[in-house]
Amino acid sequence: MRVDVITIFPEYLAPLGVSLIGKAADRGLLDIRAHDLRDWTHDVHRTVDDTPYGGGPGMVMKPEPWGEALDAVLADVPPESPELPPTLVVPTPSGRPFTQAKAAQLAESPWLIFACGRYEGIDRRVIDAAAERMAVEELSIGDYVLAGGEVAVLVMVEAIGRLLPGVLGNAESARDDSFAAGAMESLLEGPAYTKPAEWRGRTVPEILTSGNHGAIARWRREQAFARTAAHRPELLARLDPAALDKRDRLA
Ligand SMILES: Nc1cc(-c2cccs2)n[nH]1
Repeated sequence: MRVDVITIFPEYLAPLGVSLIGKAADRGLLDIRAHDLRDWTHDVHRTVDDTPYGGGPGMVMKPEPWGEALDAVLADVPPESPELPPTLVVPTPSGRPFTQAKAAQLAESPWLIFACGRYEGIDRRVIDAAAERMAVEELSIGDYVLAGGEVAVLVMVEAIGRLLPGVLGNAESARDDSFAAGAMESLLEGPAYTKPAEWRGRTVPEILTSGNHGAIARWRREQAFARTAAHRPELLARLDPAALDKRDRLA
């Protein structure tokens, strides 16, 4: 997967070169390129924003640098996506929710371009113009406000990148993640334990050392239901009755 990130703080994306995503990039599973939006400005101050039409606080990002930046990125078509245009992902507090399902959907794309705006946003005409030549996803990572989109891009690239084939070893499969499609969809993961068997007087639930894998799976599902009921009861409403019914049988 090719990932282009356009930002005024390219150094903010340095963490993408570390750990899981960094190793995936080293192995060629991801081709991540950060671009400085100011490279497409032409004034001595390298201006990227201006005051909002209609008044109001803050600054809005100007359309010209964005238009030229997107033109330049789009002109450098990756070989693995010769026909398919990229998807433009725009992090914004006013976007649709970025969910595990959305991460899985975006993980199918061969080419993603992330546009990092500042809080007050990017001139709307940039998004409208882009939507005429590629898919555009305006996505929120949560109901809180950041100063800019860079942190949201780190979150999304990690959530998407870890789903790519070969990035996680089999042992780390994303299959059993919280929110993962299938059995764990809409359920939070339950508690996890490792050695030692006793730590500061606290032991591990006996079921987990019983060797009874069927009973362990049932216990883990029950724990997932309990944790979901405690922390995110609204997710249980999403479960189909069969899954809830299965829970009762599992108990
Ligand atoms: N979920 C979310 C996204 C954002 C921002 C994206 C770009 C600037 S602020 N805040 N919160």
